Amino acid sequence: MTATAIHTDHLEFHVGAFRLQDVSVSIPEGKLTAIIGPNGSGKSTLLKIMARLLKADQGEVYVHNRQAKTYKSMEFAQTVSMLTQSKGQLPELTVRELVAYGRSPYKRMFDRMTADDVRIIDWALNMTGTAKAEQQMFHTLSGGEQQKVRIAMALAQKTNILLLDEPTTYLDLAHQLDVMEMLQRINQTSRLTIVMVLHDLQQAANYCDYLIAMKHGRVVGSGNPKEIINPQFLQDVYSIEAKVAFDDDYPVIIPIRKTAYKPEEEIIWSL
Ligand SMILES: Nc1ncnc2c1ncn2[C@@H]1O[C@H](COP(=O)(O)OP(=O)(O)OP(=O)(O)O)[C@@H](O)[C@H]1O
Repeated sequence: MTATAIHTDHLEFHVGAFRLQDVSVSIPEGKLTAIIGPNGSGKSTLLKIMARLLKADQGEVYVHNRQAKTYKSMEFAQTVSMLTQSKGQLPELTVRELVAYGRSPYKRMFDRMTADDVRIIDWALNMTGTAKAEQQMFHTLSGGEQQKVRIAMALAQKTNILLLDEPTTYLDLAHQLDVMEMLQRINQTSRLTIVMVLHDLQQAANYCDYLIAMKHGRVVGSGNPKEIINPQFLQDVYSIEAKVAFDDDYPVIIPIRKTAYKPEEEIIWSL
């Protein structure tokens, strides 16, 4: 049986009119997991609760079988790193300086970089293919390059668990695949547990070992892509009619049409 990196036990959380309800999930250790589901289904909320950025109203999060809330802040930051959506501005620094920020959980104020820190920063730059740009200012990079640097910064934190909220959003298709392949490589070479919120179900099916599907704040399915993705699943979770074929070892999804058709949507769009 696969060991569990994170598990949640009957989480409940509410914000505004939204409720996360009875969410119990297990994240397999050393695997790539995607949280999938329609807009507003609670994917980012669940990820943030796992990262302790939000506190559940009820239920528990366990990291390596220990209650997440019992970790001291520095200890937690040495165990779980989280890359939020790339909306905020980062300070004007070089790529290397920014990646070095990832070492903060191991430093007290005014501590100098050790040889070990430098080795880990080099490793993070190399793993993400960003070493060649290490002296370039971060804000001068393209969106795809910036995303790789942000991932390098999270890697430099040297945690066992990496959480990513929509790591491929705003990237063109080639850069999306580049980031997914990079994450797969990192997962395979470092046995890092990676959990990400993904919108692209096909990418989730191609690259991830385990999927957690959410709808209306509840978990409505989990398992490996081959086990859970089928036309009925796509109908239930996304309200679409789709065909599912199999290529090698993963399902290929061919969307046909949205089934929960609402005539008023057409009126709005034709105005
Ligand atoms: N601060 C807030 N105040 C009110 N409602 C909120 C707040 N934060 C989140 N919500 C609501 O909670 C619901 C779940 O949000 P969440 O971001 O977890 O969904 P998601 O599945 O990640 O969505 P998306 O795929 O669109 O990013 C949404 O309906 C959102 O509007």
